[in-house]
Amino acid sequence: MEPTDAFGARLRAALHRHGSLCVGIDPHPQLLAAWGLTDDVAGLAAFADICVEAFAGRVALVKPQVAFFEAYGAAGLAVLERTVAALRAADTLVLADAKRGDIGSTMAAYARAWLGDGPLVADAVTLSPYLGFDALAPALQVARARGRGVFVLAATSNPEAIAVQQAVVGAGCTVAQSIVDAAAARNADTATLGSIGVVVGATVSDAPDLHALNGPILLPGVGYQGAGPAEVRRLAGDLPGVLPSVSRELLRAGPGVSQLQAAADRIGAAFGFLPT
Ligand SMILES: O=C(O)c1cc(=O)[nH]c(=O)n1[C@@H]1O[C@H](COP(=O)(O)O)[C@@H](O)[C@H]1O
Repeated sequence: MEPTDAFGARLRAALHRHGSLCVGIDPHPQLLAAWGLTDDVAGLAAFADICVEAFAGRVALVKPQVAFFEAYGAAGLAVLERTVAALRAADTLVLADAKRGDIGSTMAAYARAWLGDGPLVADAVTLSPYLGFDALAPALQVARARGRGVFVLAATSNPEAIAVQQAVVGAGCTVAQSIVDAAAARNADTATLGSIGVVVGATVSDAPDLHALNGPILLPGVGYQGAGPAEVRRLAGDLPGVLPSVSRELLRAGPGVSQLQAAADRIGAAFGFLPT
Protein backbone atom coordinates (compact mmCIF):
# COMPACT_ATOMS: atom_id res chain seq x y z
CA MET A 1 0.00 0.00 0.00
CA GLU A 2 1.34 3.47 -0.88
CA PRO A 3 1.76 6.03 1.94
CA THR A 4 -0.64 9.01 2.14
CA ASP A 5 2.18 11.38 1.15
CA ALA A 6 2.75 9.43 -2.08
CA PHE A 7 2.82 11.50 -5.25
CA GLY A 8 -0.54 10.13 -6.48
CA ALA A 9 -2.28 11.17 -3.26
CA ARG A 10 -0.65 14.61 -3.29
CA LEU A 11 -1.55 15.10 -6.94
CA ARG A 12 -5.16 14.11 -6.27
CA ALA A 13 -5.39 16.73 -3.51
CA ALA A 14 -3.89 19.36 -5.86
CA LEU A 15 -6.39 18.45 -8.59
CA HIS A 16 -9.25 18.91 -6.10
CA ARG A 17 -7.89 22.29 -5.09
CA HIS A 18 -6.86 23.76 -8.43
CA GLY A 19 -8.56 21.82 -11.25
CA SER A 20 -6.94 19.67 -13.90
CA LEU A 21 -4.63 21.94 -15.86
CA CYS A 22 -0.89 21.24 -16.07
CA VAL A 23 1.10 24.29 -17.13
CA GLY A 24 4.29 23.73 -19.12
CA ILE A 25 7.24 26.08 -18.73
CA ASP A 26 8.87 25.88 -22.18
CA PRO A 27 11.18 28.88 -22.65
CA HIS A 28 11.46 28.76 -26.46
CA PRO A 29 13.83 31.40 -27.89
CA GLN A 30 10.82 32.79 -29.83
CA LEU A 31 8.90 33.23 -26.58
CA LEU A 32 11.87 34.96 -24.92
CA ALA A 33 11.90 37.40 -27.85
CA ALA A 34 8.12 37.89 -27.69
CA TRP A 35 8.42 38.68 -23.97
CA GLY A 36 11.15 41.26 -24.70
CA LEU A 37 13.83 39.07 -23.08
CA THR A 38 17.32 38.27 -24.31
CA ASP A 39 18.17 34.80 -25.60
CA ASP A 40 20.67 34.10 -22.82
CA VAL A 41 20.76 32.91 -19.22
CA ALA A 42 19.55 36.28 -17.89
CA GLY A 43 16.53 36.12 -20.24
CA LEU A 44 15.88 32.50 -19.27
CA ALA A 45 15.99 33.38 -15.56
CA ALA A 46 13.60 36.31 -16.02
CA PHE A 47 11.21 34.07 -17.98
CA ALA A 48 11.29 31.40 -15.28
CA ASP A 49 10.77 33.96 -12.48
CA ILE A 50 7.68 35.33 -14.22
CA CYS A 51 6.30 31.80 -14.60
CA VAL A 52 6.90 31.06 -10.92
CA GLU A 53 5.15 34.28 -9.91
CA ALA A 54 2.23 33.54 -12.24
CA PHE A 55 1.64 29.86 -11.51
CA ALA A 56 2.95 28.99 -8.01
CA GLY A 57 0.03 28.12 -5.77
CA ARG A 58 -2.50 28.40 -8.63
CA VAL A 59 -2.37 25.19 -10.67
CA ALA A 60 -2.22 21.47 -9.85
CA LEU A 61 1.02 20.74 -11.67
CA VAL A 62 3.79 22.71 -13.39
CA LYS A 63 5.97 20.98 -15.99
CA PRO A 64 9.27 22.68 -16.84
CA GLN A 65 10.65 21.35 -20.12
CA VAL A 66 14.24 20.48 -19.16
CA ALA A 67 15.59 20.78 -22.73
CA PHE A 68 15.04 24.55 -22.85
CA PHE A 69 17.15 24.98 -19.69
CA GLU A 70 19.79 22.43 -20.72
CA ALA A 71 20.29 24.44 -23.94
CA TYR A 72 22.10 27.10 -21.85
CA GLY A 73 24.45 24.57 -20.18
CA ALA A 74 25.27 24.51 -16.48
CA ALA A 75 23.96 28.04 -15.93
CA GLY A 76 20.64 27.05 -17.54
CA LEU A 77 20.37 24.01 -15.27
CA ALA A 78 21.04 26.29 -12.28
CA VAL A 79 18.01 28.35 -13.37
CA LEU A 80 16.00 25.12 -13.57
CA GLU A 81 17.13 24.14 -10.05
CA ARG A 82 16.00 27.48 -8.63
CA THR A 83 12.71 27.32 -10.56
CA VAL A 84 11.83 23.84 -9.34
CA ALA A 85 12.78 24.75 -5.77
CA ALA A 86 10.72 27.96 -5.81
CA LEU A 87 7.62 26.16 -7.10
CA ARG A 88 7.96 23.35 -4.58
CA ALA A 89 8.52 25.83 -1.74
CA ALA A 90 5.17 27.37 -2.73
CA ASP A 91 3.55 23.92 -2.39
CA THR A 92 3.17 23.51 -6.14
CA LEU A 93 3.84 20.07 -7.58
CA VAL A 94 6.55 19.97 -10.23
CA LEU A 95 6.93 17.45 -13.05
CA ALA A 96 10.40 17.67 -14.61
CA ASP A 97 9.91 16.92 -18.29
CA ALA A 98 13.26 15.20 -18.86
CA LYS A 99 12.02 12.07 -20.72
CA ARG A 100 14.76 9.88 -19.26
CA GLY A 101 15.23 6.21 -20.10
CA ASP A 102 18.40 4.06 -20.17
CA ILE A 103 19.86 0.71 -19.11
CA GLY A 104 19.19 -0.12 -15.47
CA SER A 105 22.45 1.05 -13.89
CA THR A 106 22.34 4.41 -15.70
CA MET A 107 18.62 4.65 -14.95
CA ALA A 108 19.53 4.43 -11.27
CA ALA A 109 21.65 7.57 -11.67
CA TYR A 110 18.79 9.38 -13.43
CA ALA A 111 16.48 8.28 -10.61
CA ARG A 112 18.86 9.77 -8.05
CA ALA A 113 19.08 13.02 -10.03
CA TRP A 114 15.35 13.63 -10.57
CA LEU A 115 13.60 11.67 -7.80
CA GLY A 116 16.21 11.19 -5.07
CA ASP A 117 18.35 13.73 -3.24
CA GLY A 118 20.04 15.66 -6.04
CA PRO A 119 19.68 19.43 -6.45
CA LEU A 120 17.38 18.97 -9.48
CA VAL A 121 14.90 16.78 -7.63
CA ALA A 122 11.23 17.28 -8.56
CA ASP A 123 7.94 15.69 -7.45
CA ALA A 124 7.83 13.61 -10.64
CA VAL A 125 9.72 13.07 -13.88
CA THR A 126 8.74 11.97 -17.39
CA LEU A 127 10.33 8.67 -18.49
CA SER A 128 10.77 7.01 -21.88
CA PRO A 129 10.15 3.22 -21.75
CA TYR A 130 11.58 2.51 -25.17
CA LEU A 131 14.63 0.68 -23.77
CA GLY A 132 12.04 -1.64 -22.19
CA PHE A 133 9.53 -0.81 -19.45
CA ASP A 134 11.41 -2.93 -16.91
CA ALA A 135 14.59 -0.92 -17.50
CA LEU A 136 12.75 1.88 -15.64
CA ALA A 137 12.62 -0.23 -12.44
CA PRO A 138 15.27 1.81 -10.54
CA ALA A 139 13.22 4.99 -11.06
CA LEU A 140 9.99 3.28 -10.01
CA GLN A 141 11.71 2.02 -6.86
CA VAL A 142 13.09 5.44 -5.90
CA ALA A 143 9.74 7.08 -6.69
CA ARG A 144 7.93 4.70 -4.37
CA ALA A 145 10.49 4.98 -1.58
CA ARG A 146 10.50 8.79 -1.73
CA GLY A 147 6.79 9.45 -2.33
CA ARG A 148 7.48 10.73 -5.85
CA GLY A 149 5.96 9.97 -9.22
CA VAL A 150 6.76 9.17 -12.83
CA PHE A 151 4.90 9.70 -16.11
CA VAL A 152 5.82 7.05 -18.66
CA LEU A 153 5.45 7.88 -22.37
CA ALA A 154 2.79 5.60 -23.84
CA ALA A 155 1.25 7.21 -26.96
CA THR A 156 2.96 10.51 -27.62
CA SER A 157 1.50 13.48 -29.48
CA ASN A 158 3.99 13.55 -32.38
CA PRO A 159 3.01 11.87 -35.67
CA GLU A 160 6.38 10.07 -35.98
CA ALA A 161 5.53 8.01 -32.90
CA ILE A 162 2.75 6.03 -34.56
CA ALA A 163 5.02 3.52 -36.37
CA VAL A 164 6.62 2.46 -33.07
CA GLN A 165 3.89 2.95 -30.50
CA GLN A 166 0.95 1.56 -32.51
CA ALA A 167 2.92 -1.53 -33.59
CA VAL A 168 1.28 -4.75 -32.45
CA VAL A 169 3.34 -6.92 -30.11
CA GLY A 170 3.21 -10.54 -28.89
CA ALA A 171 -0.06 -10.51 -27.01
CA GLY A 172 -1.86 -8.80 -29.90
CA CYS A 173 -1.96 -5.39 -28.25
CA THR A 174 -0.14 -2.24 -29.29
CA VAL A 175 3.19 -1.22 -27.80
CA ALA A 176 1.42 1.79 -26.25
CA GLN A 177 -1.15 -0.52 -24.63
CA SER A 178 1.61 -2.74 -23.25
CA ILE A 179 3.18 0.32 -21.60
CA VAL A 180 -0.15 1.35 -20.05
CA ASP A 181 -0.73 -2.23 -18.82
CA ALA A 182 2.75 -2.36 -17.26
CA ALA A 183 2.09 0.95 -15.47
CA ALA A 184 -1.34 -0.31 -14.33
CA ALA A 185 0.26 -3.37 -12.77
CA ARG A 186 2.52 -1.05 -10.68
CA ASN A 187 -0.53 0.92 -9.44
CA ALA A 188 -2.63 -2.14 -8.61
CA ASP A 189 -1.99 -2.06 -4.84
CA THR A 190 -2.98 1.61 -4.50
CA ALA A 191 -6.45 2.37 -3.20
CA THR A 192 -6.80 5.84 -4.73
CA LEU A 193 -4.64 7.34 -7.47
CA GLY A 194 -1.31 5.56 -7.98
CA SER A 195 1.98 7.37 -8.59
CA ILE A 196 2.88 5.72 -11.90
CA GLY A 197 1.31 7.90 -14.57
CA VAL A 198 1.37 7.71 -18.35
CA VAL A 199 1.59 10.28 -21.14
CA VAL A 200 -0.93 10.14 -23.96
CA GLY A 201 -0.96 12.94 -26.51
CA ALA A 202 -4.25 14.81 -26.59
CA THR A 203 -3.86 14.69 -30.38
CA VAL A 204 -3.82 10.87 -30.49
CA SER A 205 -6.78 9.26 -32.27
CA ASP A 206 -6.08 5.59 -31.37
CA ALA A 207 -5.47 5.93 -27.65
CA PRO A 208 -4.73 2.88 -25.51
CA ASP A 209 -7.41 1.70 -23.07
CA LEU A 210 -6.67 3.58 -19.85
CA HIS A 211 -9.44 2.21 -17.62
CA ALA A 212 -7.26 -0.12 -15.56
CA LEU A 213 -4.42 2.38 -15.04
CA ASN A 214 -5.41 3.79 -11.64
CA GLY A 215 -2.78 6.48 -12.10
CA PRO A 216 -2.48 10.00 -13.50
CA ILE A 217 -2.71 10.62 -17.25
CA LEU A 218 -0.87 13.57 -18.76
CA LEU A 219 -2.42 14.84 -22.00
CA PRO A 220 0.04 17.19 -23.74
CA GLY A 221 -0.64 18.57 -27.21
CA VAL A 222 -3.40 20.96 -26.18
CA GLY A 223 -3.44 24.30 -27.99
CA TYR A 224 -0.45 24.73 -30.25
CA GLN A 225 -0.40 21.08 -31.45
CA GLY A 226 -4.09 21.22 -32.27
CA ALA A 227 -6.01 19.45 -29.51
CA GLY A 228 -8.76 21.28 -27.63
CA PRO A 229 -11.39 20.61 -24.97
CA ALA A 230 -13.33 18.18 -27.22
CA GLU A 231 -10.27 15.94 -27.70
CA VAL A 232 -9.47 16.09 -23.99
CA ARG A 233 -13.04 15.16 -23.03
CA ARG A 234 -13.06 12.26 -25.51
CA LEU A 235 -9.85 10.82 -24.07
CA ALA A 236 -10.61 11.63 -20.45
CA GLY A 237 -14.14 10.19 -20.30
CA ASP A 238 -14.82 9.57 -16.63
CA LEU A 239 -11.25 8.52 -15.82
CA PRO A 240 -9.70 10.00 -12.68
CA GLY A 241 -6.45 11.96 -12.64
CA VAL A 242 -6.42 13.36 -16.19
CA LEU A 243 -4.22 16.45 -16.71
CA PRO A 244 -4.42 18.35 -19.99
CA SER A 245 -1.05 20.04 -20.44
CA VAL A 246 -0.49 23.35 -22.21
CA SER A 247 2.73 25.25 -22.87
CA ARG A 248 2.96 27.70 -25.81
CA GLU A 249 -0.76 28.41 -26.13
CA LEU A 250 -0.72 29.72 -22.57
CA LEU A 251 2.76 31.24 -22.45
CA ARG A 252 2.05 33.48 -25.44
CA ALA A 253 -0.19 35.47 -23.05
CA GLY A 254 2.99 36.69 -21.25
CA PRO A 255 5.03 38.45 -20.08
CA GLY A 256 2.40 40.02 -17.79
CA VAL A 257 1.79 37.91 -14.68
CA SER A 258 -1.92 38.75 -14.52
CA GLN A 259 -2.35 38.01 -18.25
CA LEU A 260 -0.67 34.62 -17.77
CA GLN A 261 -2.90 33.89 -14.79
CA ALA A 262 -6.00 34.92 -16.74
CA ALA A 263 -4.94 32.64 -19.62
CA ALA A 264 -4.42 29.72 -17.21
CA ASP A 265 -7.86 30.35 -15.68
CA ARG A 266 -9.50 30.59 -19.11
CA ILE A 267 -7.83 27.46 -20.53
CA GLY A 268 -8.41 25.52 -17.30
CA ALA A 269 -12.10 26.53 -17.26
CA ALA A 270 -12.54 25.20 -20.81
CA PHE A 271 -11.87 21.69 -19.47
CA GLY A 272 -13.99 22.12 -16.36
CA PHE A 273 -13.19 20.04 -13.28
CA LEU A 274 -12.33 16.58 -14.59
CA PRO A 275 -12.93 13.64 -12.23
CA THR A 276 -10.30 12.93 -9.58
O1 LIG B 1 5.90 14.48 -22.07
C1 LIG B 1 5.42 15.51 -22.57
O2 LIG B 1 5.07 16.43 -21.87
C2 LIG B 1 5.12 15.51 -24.00
C3 LIG B 1 4.71 14.31 -24.55
C4 LIG B 1 4.12 14.30 -25.81
O3 LIG B 1 3.64 13.27 -26.28
N1 LIG B 1 4.04 15.46 -26.50
C5 LIG B 1 4.49 16.65 -26.00
O4 LIG B 1 4.34 17.67 -26.67
N2 LIG B 1 5.10 16.67 -24.77
C6 LIG B 1 5.71 17.92 -24.24
O5 LIG B 1 4.66 18.84 -23.98
C7 LIG B 1 5.06 20.17 -24.36
C8 LIG B 1 4.13 20.64 -25.46
O6 LIG B 1 4.27 22.01 -25.67
P1 LIG B 1 3.17 22.88 -26.44
O7 LIG B 1 2.94 22.21 -27.75
O8 LIG B 1 3.81 24.21 -26.55
O9 LIG B 1 1.94 22.90 -25.57
C9 LIG B 1 6.52 20.07 -24.77
O10 LIG B 1 7.33 20.33 -23.63
C10 LIG B 1 6.66 18.63 -25.20
O11 LIG B 1 7.98 18.13 -25.04
